[in-house]
Amino acid sequence: MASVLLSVNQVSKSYGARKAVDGVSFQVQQGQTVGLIGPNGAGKSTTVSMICGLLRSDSGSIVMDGVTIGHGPSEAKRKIGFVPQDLALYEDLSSLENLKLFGALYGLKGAPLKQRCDQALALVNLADRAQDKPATFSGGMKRRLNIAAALLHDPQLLILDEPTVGVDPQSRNAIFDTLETLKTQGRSLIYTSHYMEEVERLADHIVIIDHGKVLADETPAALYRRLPAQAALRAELAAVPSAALLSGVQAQPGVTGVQGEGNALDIGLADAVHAPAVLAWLAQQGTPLLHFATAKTSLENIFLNLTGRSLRD
Ligand SMILES: Nc1ncnc2c1ncn2[C@@H]1O[C@H](COP(=O)(O)OP(=O)(O)OP(=O)(O)O)[C@@H](O)[C@H]1O
Repeated sequence: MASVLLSVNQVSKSYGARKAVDGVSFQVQQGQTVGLIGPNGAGKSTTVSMICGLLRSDSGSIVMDGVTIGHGPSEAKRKIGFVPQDLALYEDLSSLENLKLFGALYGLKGAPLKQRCDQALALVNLADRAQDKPATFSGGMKRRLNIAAALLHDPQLLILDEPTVGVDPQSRNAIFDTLETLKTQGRSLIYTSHYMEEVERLADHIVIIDHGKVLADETPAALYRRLPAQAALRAELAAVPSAALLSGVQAQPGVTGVQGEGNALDIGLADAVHAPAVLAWLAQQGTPLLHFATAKTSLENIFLNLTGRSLRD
């Protein structure tokens, strides 16, 4: 049984009259990756800033490895590494010099500092760029260097605030590879994002936050079970489906929803087992079926399901 590493208890924070975080609670177990997901302005950055001790909460408590996070430096804060949304790098210093500077802030020096820097650069796949300046790097490489900087003091918990913003797809994969390596090493992670597929790829547990409140705090599998459709079917027809055909599909056993898009139908199914009967019925309706594909339903829909709004505008 894993033990609790971080406990966020009924934490709130207002900026003037605006309540940015409103009674948020969740936990991170040792070795667990928690995905904190919500739309822009949901309160994710404010929450993680309070966990790192960069912002003071108005109420509630945050306990890291048995110690309450407060103001000023503490052992509890030293166990956390933070990769902020805004990059914090000196563009005119080399990668290695940047890391040495960050390491020195944590009291590292001499051979241990050099060793940690080398390890961190290798982990983020920038060992061959140690002497190069971030000014010459892509957005993704800068982000990876920032991740390396947050790991120098060997934190138990690494918190990343939207680490793929402004990053090209190839670098995004490199970031995920790094995070997966950290996960297999047993490190705990909190990862904020407004992309469900990113959170799903890494997270053991997903915390959905909206208007400063936790809407769901579950495993991805449990969240899937809350979706009315567990499977999806896309059928392409020879012509645009009529309204009568759409309502006919909707009436078939196991169909949870249907949407037309040009000649295609997107059909939600309560279970994949209903797919053959729905296809057989469709094939008999007089409009030739040109192509079909089955898909697992996406967790992307869970936010819509919980709030009636989509995760991104
Ligand atoms: N320094 C600040 N002063 C005033 N209001 C703020 C400040 N920082 C955040 N807010 C407000 O608090 C709310 C939560 O913001 P927060 O940045 O925590 O959300 P987020 O989920 O991280 O969103 P994003 O993905 O856009 O960063 C928003 O309404 C935001 O406008």
